[in-house]
Amino acid sequence: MAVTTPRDLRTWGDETRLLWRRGWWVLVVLWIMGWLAFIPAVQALLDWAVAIALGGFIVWFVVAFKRAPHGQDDRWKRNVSRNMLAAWPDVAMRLGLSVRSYAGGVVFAGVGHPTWDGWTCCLPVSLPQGLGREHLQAQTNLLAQAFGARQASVQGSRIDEMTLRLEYADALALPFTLEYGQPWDERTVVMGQGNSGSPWRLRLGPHTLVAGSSGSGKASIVWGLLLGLAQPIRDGVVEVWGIDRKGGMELAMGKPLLTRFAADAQRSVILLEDAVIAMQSRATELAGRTRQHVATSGSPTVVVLIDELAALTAYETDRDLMQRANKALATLASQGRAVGFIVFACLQDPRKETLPARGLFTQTVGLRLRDGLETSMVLGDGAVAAGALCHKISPDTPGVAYVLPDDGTPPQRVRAGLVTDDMIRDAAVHYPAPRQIPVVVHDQPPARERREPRTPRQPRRTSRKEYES
Ligand SMILES: Nc1ncnc2c1ncn2[C@@H]1O[C@H](COP(=O)(O)OP(=O)(O)OP(=O)(O)O)[C@@H](O)[C@H]1O
Repeated sequence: MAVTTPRDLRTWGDETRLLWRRGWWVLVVLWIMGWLAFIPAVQALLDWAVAIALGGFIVWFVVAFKRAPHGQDDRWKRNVSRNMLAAWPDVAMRLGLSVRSYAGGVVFAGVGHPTWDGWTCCLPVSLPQGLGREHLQAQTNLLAQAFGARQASVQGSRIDEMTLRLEYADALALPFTLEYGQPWDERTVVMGQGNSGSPWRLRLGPHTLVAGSSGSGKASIVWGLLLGLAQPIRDGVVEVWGIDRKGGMELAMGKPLLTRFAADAQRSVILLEDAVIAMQSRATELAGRTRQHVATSGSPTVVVLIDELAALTAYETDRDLMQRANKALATLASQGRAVGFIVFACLQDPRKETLPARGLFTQTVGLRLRDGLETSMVLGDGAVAAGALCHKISPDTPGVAYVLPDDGTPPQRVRAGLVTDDMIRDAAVHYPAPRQIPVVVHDQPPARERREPRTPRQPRRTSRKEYES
């Protein structure tokens, strides 16, 4: 038997008060009609009115019962929503979210019914003409304080379709691990959790750039990808060609998951160039047959996974190798997606000088970064304005990131699952790639005999005879 708790009574008290505030006039009308009931027409109307009022009451009761929050959290959220709606006109006025109308009145920014995305309250806001996104954006800090939230951000660009997101708790504050070896949906990889507690599914298809300072959790993204793809890797539907420019420290532990592996500069460049050759031959094969590759074990999707990309594209001391790496990378990133060659690269320093082909990476993941400038470089100014503040991510929450998908949707705050060494060892044993192809360094062509430098030819003088002729 359900037990009625004092909290339930309080909920019903709230609902009844709300009903009274909105419907008191019905009782007044019925009371007046009761006084005039001696008139036959009023009597008939009164009968109908009472029946309709009773019907309305029953509908209200059923709806209120269904909507009544059943847990403590739901009750808390409902109270916050209600208080927010009640306080909005005052808050909007004090923060200057209003304009004067031509007739002399004041028009406030309007709000709709709040909804909840985990512990984030999404309040639809519609601004009057004369106010813009920047006005609302400028007040996010004060709005967060006014409504007791830890952080606020604005989503949307149309003044009548904006959402103020007020974050009440950090759903991603605690680390967690993910299960691996799940069946693959052929499009995405489950990498962690989103702000609302739902799984974070990273699209596998767009070339992806992961940027984060040292210790921000890049390794958990790299391993999250590998473990998330464990099953298709074992089935040979996905091949991962790994480049680890940290000298193999990062990827070597899970080498059996990789079809190809390179740790030094020379092999890394050869691996990239091999990928370009394989990509081009597949493009020739598919030409005229299809415009989009479908992964099979005979023709797998190849993920070129590069950890510490800048070591190859910017810090490499051998200029020839560096140029070859940049060229191969740009070719892969500009032509690879449709034929199933995907680049997934991580770096610490997102400046253009460290990665000339940065613009070719259409999906970006920004972990903790040093400053707002770096965040803008990785995710763009629009994402920063929408609240993707990588430089505000706490060092205590490695793995927390903002993801900017390539489909134009707003940036998403996520946290990657923690991957432990034991998980990597276990995956390496149970999900090895069906084939492993070493990266071969071909013998250098014999150095041409050094010729003695010629003595520079003296410019031939024009003879007087030639001149005169
Ligand atoms: N998703 C995560 N959840 C919880 N802790 C994490 C997560 N990712 C990483 N960590 C912890 O944070 C620390 C640093 O992480 P990690 O090695 O991944 O950083 P990194 O960005 O690869 O750094 P570097 O570039 O210096 O190698 C590690 O001790 C790791 O245990």
